[in-house]
Order: sequence, then structure tokens, then C-alpha cells
Amino acid sequence: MTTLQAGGLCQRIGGRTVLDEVSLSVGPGEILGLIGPNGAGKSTLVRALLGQSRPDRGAVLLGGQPVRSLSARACARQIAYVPQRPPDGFPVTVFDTCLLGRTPYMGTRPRAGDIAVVESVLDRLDLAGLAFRTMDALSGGERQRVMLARALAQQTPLIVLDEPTSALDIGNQLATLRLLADEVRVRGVGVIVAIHDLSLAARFSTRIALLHEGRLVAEGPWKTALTPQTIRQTYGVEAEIGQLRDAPVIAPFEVRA
Ligand SMILES: Nc1ncnc2c1ncn2[C@@H]1O[C@H](COP(=O)(O)OP(=O)(O)OP(=O)(O)O)[C@@H](O)[C@H]1O
Repeated sequence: MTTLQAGGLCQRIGGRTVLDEVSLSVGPGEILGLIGPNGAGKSTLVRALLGQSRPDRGAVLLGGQPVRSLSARACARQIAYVPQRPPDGFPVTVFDTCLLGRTPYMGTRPRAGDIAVVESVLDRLDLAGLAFRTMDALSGGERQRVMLARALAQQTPLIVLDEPTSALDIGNQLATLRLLADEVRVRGVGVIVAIHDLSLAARFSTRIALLHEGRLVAEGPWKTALTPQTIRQTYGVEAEIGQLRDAPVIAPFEVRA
């Protein structure tokens, strides 16, 4: 199985340091929850991990190879990506959008196996009823779930998701994270998920990476990475941390004066 490793990533954009010596890795069977306030550098880090940008310093290795040395097809066979903002809607059906996830394996046309994978993923995400609706005729949350379906159809050992639950109601947020946890448990994939909900991040991640002003300020199990001190330091809020039915609950109360 494939491991994604980043070492010493530094990036300056517009005269500001947005990534500062960031090192992390994710391998099979892990969910790394990437958290941090707005502007902390999560999306910038995700772009570097995917080989979509070239950091000023540091390296990203995918399966031991520099990610930017791999062809788009080789990369897409190893990492699926769910973007922060699904495309606004374009007149392509949900089915064909998911079929795009099979592109790294296809010749000029899909085979029966590709169609079967897409059908099965749409069933699993309860999207079969929308299969022949076009993307521009979907709600924001439905579009976001189709992007997740496309990533699952890609059947990669790694999945990187940038705020995949931002447009979802609480039921679909929970369903999405449970589905990722199942992928990790059943298929042994490795997941990096950037997410703002600290309770869900703590509950579903095997490790948390907390970014602040481009620096990794804490990394490890949620109980050590998410403390009242680290939350105060990064978000500027006073938070209470508790548990309900064994699930962590992290509630913000006061914004620090
Ligand atoms: N093209 C750009 N030009 C100038 N600044 C940029 C550019 N892209 C990103 N930045 C800045 O880099 C910083 C990190 O942005 P990034 O999108 O990685 O943050 P984030 O942690 O994903 O934030 P959010 O939670 O709001 O999505 C921000 O201050 C942002 O304004």
C-alpha cells in the first residue's frame, strides 16, 4: 500500500510565509485530520501534497517517488482528491461525473467493469436516483457528495479531501465520515481530510495535524493535539472538551479578548 510523505515544506506566496517547515505522512489504515483556522495553510498544503504546486523547499513523496515526477495518470491511480469547492455545476450527468474517476484506468471508452464500479458507488452513496440529473441541477450538498463518489470510483490507496463536509447537513456529515472510516477499515486506504468541525475531526481521525500560520503546532492523537491550550493558541477561543457516548465533543465558548 502507498504512503504519502511530506518533509520540510516551505512556501511563500505574495511575500508571506504560508507553509513553514511542514512535515507529515499518512499511510494505509490511517485518517489524518488536518485542522486549523481560516488561512492556516490547509488548502495550500493539500495542493503541495497532490503535486499541484511546487513548494519553495521540501519534498513530497508518493510511494517513495517525488510526487511531481509522476505522470498525472500514475498519480491519479494512487491519490483521489475531493476539492474544497465542487465545480459550480456544469451540464454533465452525475453518472458521467463519477465515471471521470475511472479515467486513470480507461482507454478511449469505459469498460463494463468501470460502469459497474460507478453504479456500485452511486448506490452506496444513495445517489443512484440522481444518476442522470446534470450537475448544474443539483444542490450544493448533492454536488459535494458526487465529488466524493467520483473519488471513491477512482479506487485509490489514498484519498485527500479538502473540507468534504462543508456543504452537508449533520446527517450527511456523519455519513461521509463513517464512509471514509469504512474505506480505511475495509480497504486499508489512507486518508487526509481537512475539516473545520473539531468534534468530528477528533472522533474519526487516527491522528490530528493542527496547522497555524503555516506551521504544524501539534500532531498526534486528538487528546494530545486538541487541548484547551492548543485550541486557544490557534483559534483564539476558550473551548470545553468532553465526551458523549465515547465520542469527543469540543465546544467553543468564549472568543479570547
Ligand atoms: N494565490 C494566492 N495569493 C496570495 N495569497 C494566497 C494565495 N493563495 C493562498 N494565499 C494565502 O495563503 C494563506 C493560506 O491559505 P489556504 O487557502 O491554504 O488556507 P486554509 O487553511 O485552507 O483556509 P480556509 O480554512 O479558510 O479554507 C491565506 O492567508 C491565503 O490568503
